[in-house]
Amino acid sequence: MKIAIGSTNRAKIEAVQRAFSDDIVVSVNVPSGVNAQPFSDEETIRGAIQRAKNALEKTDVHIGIGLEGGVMESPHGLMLCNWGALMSKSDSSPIIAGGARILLPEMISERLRKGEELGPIMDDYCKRTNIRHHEGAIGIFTNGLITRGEMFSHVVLMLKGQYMYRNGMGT
Ligand SMILES: O=P(O)(O)OP(=O)(O)OP(=O)(O)OC[C@H]1O[C@@H](n2cnc3c(O)ncnc32)[C@H](O)[C@@H]1O
Ligand SMILES: [Mg+2]
Repeated sequence: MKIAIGSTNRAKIEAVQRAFSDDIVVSVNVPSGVNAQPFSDEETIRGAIQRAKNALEKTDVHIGIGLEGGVMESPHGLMLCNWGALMSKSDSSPIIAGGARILLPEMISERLRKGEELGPIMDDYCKRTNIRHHEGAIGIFTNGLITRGEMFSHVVLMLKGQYMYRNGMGT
């Protein structure tokens, strides 16, 4: 099978390659149709679905996958949230799956609420570059135990498994 991931982010591409190791994975830069920094589950899901649809339309593949990172307000503070969507040629409705979530430290959340994006905030906070392509915020704040790639791998496996179940495929 041929699969397109609607992002050029390294952590996202590797997550799809890991889950679809027997298939051909291509990456394509597509718009998410939502804010660069989604601020709710709903906006993050919409971004993931748009990326999956756009990836499927833009390339000659069987499956388009969108992975989107966002944040959401909760009674406990601002949380990281992550969503994935899968669109296939044979189905009109997307499959979705959510990723692990953790609370962000208040000093990070304050900057997000003022309108900064998490990617640059994390680089500034850690005095490094491109953290979002590597372990991500989740990797930093879990002391490296769960990286952004691992978190997205889990999401992609939940997408793949639901796709297999829906299409009556064996394991
Ligand atoms: O190239 P794309 O696919 O857009 O990859 P991205 O790293 O920008 O990822 P998202 O658009 O899905 O994430 C939305 C914003 O949140 C940031 N972000 C999300 N999760 C992150 C993480 O774990 N570590 C660092 N930044 C993160 C990201 O940099 C964006 O500013
Ligand atoms: Mg982005």
